[in-house]
Amino acid sequence: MSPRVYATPLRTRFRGLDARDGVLIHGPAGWGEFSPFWDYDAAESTAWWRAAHEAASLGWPAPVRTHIPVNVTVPAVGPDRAAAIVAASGGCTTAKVKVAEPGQSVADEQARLEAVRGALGPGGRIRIDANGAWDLDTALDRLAVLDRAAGGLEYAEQPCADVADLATLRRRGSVPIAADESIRRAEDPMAVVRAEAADIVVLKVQPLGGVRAALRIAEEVGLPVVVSSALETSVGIAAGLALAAALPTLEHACGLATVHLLTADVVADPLLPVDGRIEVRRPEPDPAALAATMADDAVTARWLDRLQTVAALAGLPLPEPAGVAGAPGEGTR
Ligand SMILES: O=C(O)CCC(=O)C1=CC=C[C@@H](O)[C@@H]1C(=O)O
Ligand SMILES: [Mg+2]
Repeated sequence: MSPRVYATPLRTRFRGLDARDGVLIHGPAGWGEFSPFWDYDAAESTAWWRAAHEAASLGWPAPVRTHIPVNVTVPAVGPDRAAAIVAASGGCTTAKVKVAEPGQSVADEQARLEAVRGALGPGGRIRIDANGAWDLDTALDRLAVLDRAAGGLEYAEQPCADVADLATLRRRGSVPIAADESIRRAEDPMAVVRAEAADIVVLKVQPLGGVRAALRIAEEVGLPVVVSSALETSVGIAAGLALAAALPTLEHACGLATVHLLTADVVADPLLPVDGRIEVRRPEPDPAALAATMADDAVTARWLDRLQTVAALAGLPLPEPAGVAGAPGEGTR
């Protein structure tokens, strides 16, 4: 089956994006998603391709759990909308709230966090994600203010870009620190561990090169893991669930409930939470949903060209189609 290029608007602007697009590939082990953000160059996108290739050609290690607790992801929206997103989350008792959005004030962030606390109730957990936007002094100041507004933060994800700043913040502040970009965009993810810069690591399957590669990193870093999405369709989310399901221990809710952020999905039965958990399964793309999310010719051409470039750079061609009669090696996989 040839690659399928999808494009779908987002419900709310997220990560500076109003729409999400990518390619779905099919191979002997099933469907895989290749959807590096457009600000990733070809070299950085090779890891994303290895993840799609693994999904389509090999599949994933055996799960050790059947359901994954997840957080609701709250974009940088106003308080009323934030509360409504939590209320419609599918029973999530943990919320991840985006902060440090360009153009917004601390007051906007406080109002959003207060609204999320109101919607979750006192027993819920709130984490924030600043995507490395703050310098050390700003982070020290903001974490204290936002910790109060949230009625206690579970952790702050990537408050500063710099690993040394994360380490200082961790020593001087009272909010636990999670590393995301310092793992997924770093040459050496172990730098975070050596610097004692994080309490938790956020692992995303595509940027880390697949479920097996992410499991190796989890083992190497030896810190509690939060598996998070790269804003994929249910095809990509299934890989995140497979990682979360294969980890020996899972102490925190994962950031995999992001199909809610898309206006449409490529499967008929999307991977969304029920009672705050997503079932570990691997839905197949649905012909009607694929047709409804089909990208236009220009976007399709752009993705097929990107796929070719990145696959060549990775030295990993498209997997052989599944079940081609008489294909070499068939029946031995
Ligand atoms: O972790 C979540 O709740 C959802 C995923 C998420 O926040 C992200 C997905 C993709 C790109 C990122 O900007 C963002 C993140 O930084 O974690
Ligand atoms: Mg993050």
